[in-house]
Amino acid sequence: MASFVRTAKTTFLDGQFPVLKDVSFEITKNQNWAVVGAVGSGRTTFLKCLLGSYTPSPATSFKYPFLSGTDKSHWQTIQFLDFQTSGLQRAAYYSERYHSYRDEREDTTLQRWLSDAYRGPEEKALEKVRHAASITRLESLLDSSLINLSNGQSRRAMLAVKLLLEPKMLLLDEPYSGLDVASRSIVSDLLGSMSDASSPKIVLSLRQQDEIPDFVTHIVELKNHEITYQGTRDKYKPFYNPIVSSKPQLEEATPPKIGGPIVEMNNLNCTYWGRNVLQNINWTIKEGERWYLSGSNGSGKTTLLAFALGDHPKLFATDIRFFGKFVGPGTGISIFDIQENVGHCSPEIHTHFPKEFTCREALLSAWSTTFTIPKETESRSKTISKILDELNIRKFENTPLSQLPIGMQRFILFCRAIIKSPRLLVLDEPFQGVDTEYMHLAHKWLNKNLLPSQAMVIISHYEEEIPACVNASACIHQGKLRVNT
Ligand SMILES: Nc1ncnc2c1ncn2[C@@H]1O[C@H](COP(=O)(O)OP(=O)(O)OP(=O)(O)O)[C@@H](O)[C@H]1O
Repeated sequence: MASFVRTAKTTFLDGQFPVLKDVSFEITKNQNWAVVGAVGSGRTTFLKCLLGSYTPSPATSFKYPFLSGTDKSHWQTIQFLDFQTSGLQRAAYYSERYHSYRDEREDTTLQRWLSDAYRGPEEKALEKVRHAASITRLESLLDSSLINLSNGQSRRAMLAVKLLLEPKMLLLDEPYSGLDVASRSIVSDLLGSMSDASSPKIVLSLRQQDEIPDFVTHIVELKNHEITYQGTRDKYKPFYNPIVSSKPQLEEATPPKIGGPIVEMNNLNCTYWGRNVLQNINWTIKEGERWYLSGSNGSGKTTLLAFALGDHPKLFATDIRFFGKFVGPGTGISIFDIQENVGHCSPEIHTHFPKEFTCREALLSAWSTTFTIPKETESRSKTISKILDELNIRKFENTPLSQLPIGMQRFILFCRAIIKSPRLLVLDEPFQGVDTEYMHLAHKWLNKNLLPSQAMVIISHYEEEIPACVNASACIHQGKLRVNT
């Protein structure tokens, strides 16, 4: 078979503006390519050049040889998936997914969503949908409502939809972020076998710290929208300094002071449609404790944190105390009081956050309990200024989030979570898509600046994303919480 894509000294233009210059590149049948680089290096742009989203100059320098002699266009045969804007039905507001009742007319199950995406002969639809769900390990969730899927399950669902479209080439932007270790290896094996058989040919983008999957044979490395390496994997030497990529240690850390309980859960249960997602959970988060909460995709981490944040609709039927008080009128604590004292970031918040906010407005919105921009007082302004400098985001101060790479948007939402020094800081996969340099800046900041009494819970599927200041850990498995002491 002829090669998939060939460019010869091509400049790709977005209108008049060159997004990548002088690219000579080819993907042949027996090659599996990964595009590697930091956030903002041009990885997504590179994939979009292959997709045909930009104008090649000279026009004749860019070809899809695999299409010659067919009546298909590249739009019909190449799919791009960035796991962000791919049309997965989301909740109207971010805690809506925790409700167990939903209007059936409004609701879409995974099965219905996959069937709607399928374009082939109707009599084959069921078989194809089941196959796509099975290879992405979603069979048992076919009857689930889309908005109830966990973050990792949603990402696999988006992949299933693209596979149903049976593309010849599939461009995947960071396919492994948010997946647990087992899913990463399953998805990697799946992508490898499909790419080897050119069914479809896979090109994926990876952050510089991501492990390069075994099936990848060739690498393009980008820095500031320029190619810094292109060739076989065995000759590739990453440009970044390995010393920079080791995790910051607790050098200047202020030691935590373990104090009274912030959240106390007693015998907490959560059942959806007869399935016990959380069972008899007893967990106390005390002042000064910094927890690492682990568990595979769909194990219930985000659901458990929804309780800890006072966000879960079953809160009132649960034995849970915040700062020593039950939620309720009179001597109880209000949801507003809880929210005033927590800082939170998560992939769900990122999905719902208004991307038209500038970085400064996003930080200021930390002083509002909704996604709105409150008044800027002198002291808020001072705190914002400090964070902009300490976390090296001053240069993005007046840039709307929509104009920043996804990883940088996530990083800014991390900064929004920490900015008020909340009594409880909940970081649910804060570094998904964030590159090493910024993640380490965040680690250093947490190690050094968390107040001794501040409590923190962090979730991640990557060990290297857990800062050194963590001093406690717990794991959810089959609905039970195992606390490691
Ligand atoms: N409202 C709901 N109705 C039915 N099932 C639900 C609902 N909310 C969550 N679930 C299911 O509960 C399980 C736990 O979801 P949760 O988001 O807490 O997992 P997680 O551990 O955070 O996963 P991930 O690592 O993928 O983010 C999942 O299987 C999810 O599909």
